[in-house]
Amino acid sequence: MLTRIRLTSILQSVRSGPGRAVISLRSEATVNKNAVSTKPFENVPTRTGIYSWKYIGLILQMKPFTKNSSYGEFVHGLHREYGDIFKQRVGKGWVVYLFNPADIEVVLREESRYPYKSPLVLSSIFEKRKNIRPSLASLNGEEWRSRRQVAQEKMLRPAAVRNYAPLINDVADDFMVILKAEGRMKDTLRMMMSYATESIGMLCFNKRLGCLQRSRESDELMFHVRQLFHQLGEHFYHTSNNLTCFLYHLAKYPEVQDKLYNEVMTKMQSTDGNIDYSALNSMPYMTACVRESFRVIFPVMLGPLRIIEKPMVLGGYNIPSWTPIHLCSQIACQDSRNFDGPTIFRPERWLRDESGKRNIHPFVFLPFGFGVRNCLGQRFALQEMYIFTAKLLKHFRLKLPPGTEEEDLQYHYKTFVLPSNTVDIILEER
Ligand code: HEM
Repeated sequence: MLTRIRLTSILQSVRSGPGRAVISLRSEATVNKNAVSTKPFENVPTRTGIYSWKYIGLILQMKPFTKNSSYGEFVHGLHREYGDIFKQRVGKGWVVYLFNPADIEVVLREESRYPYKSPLVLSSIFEKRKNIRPSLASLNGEEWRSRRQVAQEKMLRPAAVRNYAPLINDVADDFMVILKAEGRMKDTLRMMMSYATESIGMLCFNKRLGCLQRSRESDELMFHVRQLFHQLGEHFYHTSNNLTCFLYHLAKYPEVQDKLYNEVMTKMQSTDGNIDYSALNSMPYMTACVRESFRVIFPVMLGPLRIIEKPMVLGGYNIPSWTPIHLCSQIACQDSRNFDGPTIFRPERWLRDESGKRNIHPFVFLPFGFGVRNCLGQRFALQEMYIFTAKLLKHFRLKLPPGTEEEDLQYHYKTFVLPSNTVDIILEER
């Protein structure tokens, strides 16, 4: 299903791309000075035979024809087979997949002022079906730029985000009272969604919606808020998914949790028990823990998607303009060439050494994308995560239910990550 949807949307983007997008194209002759020493596009590795057939080449590599049950799994398989660059027929054209951070950097550094990308697939299908105004993530060209400018003013300025911190602190405080009574987060994701909904209520109406307590009414309310705020509401819920995975990691690794608890308590002494965006800048271990959680369970499937507006040399091959490129940060984050012992949860790898350096390629880890098309809500998302986590650790020690400590969290992607099972976390009062 996901494969079919993606295929359609990529096709649409490619078709409507060059002719209609309002972008500045540099002359193709001025780019690619190394073209002579590079290999032609035809030589980019790919599966041949029926797998390279137009329209059905990709479908034939998915269930029920193969064991691949998701698009992500399929891309992982090809990466193991071909390495850091390969192409796949998707619909009529080709999509190129990149894994080497140096190549990813080339694509992103060359972005124009109006980076062209495939719309977020599920959202655009939903928008078309319901005949509603497309969300920012689904737009391109001038329409995208004018809408983005207005929203960016309000959402990416640290001062704007900081204004909301007291409201979110209040919501988190009330949640702590409920959690004290319950002693457990039996369905952590559901609880984090009610925290997100309540936070949206405060951000949008400066009003409490009453979603923290579980009831049929609050479930219904959450449903309606999601419908109402389709444009941003869905994004708010991504924060709940990631926060659930993060809390799971803290419960699973008690030594990390203790270290973070110490940092939180030290910080809270100087902030009256509240956390705001500027306080976060002086919580390096919190930042490191969230990054590590995102690295291990990457928030989005594969990573950003761009359509290059001019020819480029990538991985030693000439790639023509208007080729869709998937920048596979998710898989690069699991690669031992980029991260030592990639399966180990070790937030310390994100801390800077005494000289202020960190030995991580700046284009390997892109959970919020990059550049002028990066995630508009990243500051809100992080603020929401940090505030909740800090308050939770202040009051509770997080534990996994006995007998499940060795298990790994199962998750899957619907473009964004989702835990596959209910996440149960025991809260031991401090
Ligand atoms: C942890 C939670 C979140 C993650 C991991 C996340 C991740 C992303 C990613 C990877 C992109 C694509 C960026 C690119 O292509 O360079 C994106 C775009 C976007 N995100 Fe988020 N996001 C999160 C939360 C939010 C929230 C809370 C909001 C809104 C309040 C939001 C609003 C948006 C919008 C509007 C775009 C489209 C931007 C554009 O196309 O110009 N996101 N997000």
